[in-house]
Amino acid sequence: MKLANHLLSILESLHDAVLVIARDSTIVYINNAYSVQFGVPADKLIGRKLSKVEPKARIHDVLKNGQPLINDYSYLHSLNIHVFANITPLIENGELIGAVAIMKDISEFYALQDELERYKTYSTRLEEQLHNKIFEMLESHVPVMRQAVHIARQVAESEATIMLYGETGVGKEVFARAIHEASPRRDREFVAINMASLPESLFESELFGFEDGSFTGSRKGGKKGLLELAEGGTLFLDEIGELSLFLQAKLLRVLQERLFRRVGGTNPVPLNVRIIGATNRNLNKMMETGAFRNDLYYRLHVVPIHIPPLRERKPDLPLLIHTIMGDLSMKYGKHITLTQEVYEMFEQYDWPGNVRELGNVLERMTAICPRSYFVPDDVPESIRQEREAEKMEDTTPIYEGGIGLPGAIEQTEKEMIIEALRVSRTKTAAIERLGISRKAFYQKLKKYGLL
Ligand SMILES: Nc1ncnc2c1ncn2[C@@H]1O[C@H](COP(=O)(O)OP(=O)(O)OP(=O)(O)O)[C@@H](O)[C@H]1O
Repeated sequence: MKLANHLLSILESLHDAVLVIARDSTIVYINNAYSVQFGVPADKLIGRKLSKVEPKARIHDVLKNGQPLINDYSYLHSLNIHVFANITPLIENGELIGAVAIMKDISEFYALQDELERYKTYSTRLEEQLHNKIFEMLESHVPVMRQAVHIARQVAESEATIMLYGETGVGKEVFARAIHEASPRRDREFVAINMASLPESLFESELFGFEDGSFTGSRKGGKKGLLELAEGGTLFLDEIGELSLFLQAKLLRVLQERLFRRVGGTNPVPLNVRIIGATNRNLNKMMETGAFRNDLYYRLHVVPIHIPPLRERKPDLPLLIHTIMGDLSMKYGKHITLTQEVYEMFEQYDWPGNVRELGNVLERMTAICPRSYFVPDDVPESIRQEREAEKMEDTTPIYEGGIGLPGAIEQTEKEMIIEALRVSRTKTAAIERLGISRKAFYQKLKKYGLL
């Protein structure tokens, strides 16, 4: 078979579109695939100048500089399609006589890629909304709380160790979760460890895990510790102020070396977690008294966040009540509102147990309330008593006769002036005795009807 005789049939049988142009940009050939894929019959194109049909076609660059283009992307305006092309110069006897382009229509792929991009943007937006949701829970009208949330949002993206300070029930764990959800580690685990409830004897096996047969009764195959479970994620060390000095030293070593060993194991396991600590104790004071190690304090106290107690964020009560009642209405299938009087009782109460106490009180009230609104009788006694005690507080002025401090001052002043006048021979002497100006003296005589 003489290949040269069959060249045209070969070109016609290709599935890729082929375009050949002469050096002056005249289209000399398009194959069948070109006509079919791009919807252009050969007799409409052949003989025309490509520079007129598609002035920006990349094939012109090849004609200009004689260099081939491989897997070259371009958009064909005249056809509204995206293509990948291999474009080669045609050289005969060392002379450039034209160029050939073999093209693949990638419009469909392009449309899919477009769609994928749209979905990606959409899912990123949804993800952001989800991550913001937990921060939304921490919305506040109170500057100190807003400041705490602002810092948390700012450092969430980083790897910085965070130390959360606040009384029990203020929402330290909610903060820690919000930070984790807004961090690049959000797809990995958030592991919370309560240091107060971890017995000293179990500290190592719980945190570091253990190897098979490392101690009597240990599980077959060993067990991963919490540090390994948190791998790539966030480790929340709650109530860190409760750790004994002995365990503080153990924890410090792991944080310093960023390595640990399973109990009974020899291989070091790298620690890849972001640390968030929390306490309701004053670690500074504990450090001064030697109850908390300085080195551990400084390792944890990188970004301190102070969460205010509920009594210092009373303007947030309506928001918190709204969120909590929303959850409770789903849990109990009841939609209950607060009467103004109940709300005032809540406002006057100090909430020593903070948001946790508020949640518990509302849940107890919801569980037993037969109505669609709370009345003062639904409020627990301890909160009502505080209000009643406040109402009954004795408001009688301290000074006898009920005239209060201003009245008492005036009465003393008047008595002193009368006494000064009685013992002095002249008014000038009385003024001197009283140690006031002549003008003030006469003003006071007039005021007390002594003129
Ligand atoms: N902003 C909030 N909105 C709704 N519920 C909240 C909010 N903050 C905290 N809570 C709820 O209050 C309770 C206590 O929160 P959390 O456990 O985070 O407090 P904590 O400061 O970590 O307490 P502790 O010091 O006792 O560990 C939880 O049930 C939590 O869901």
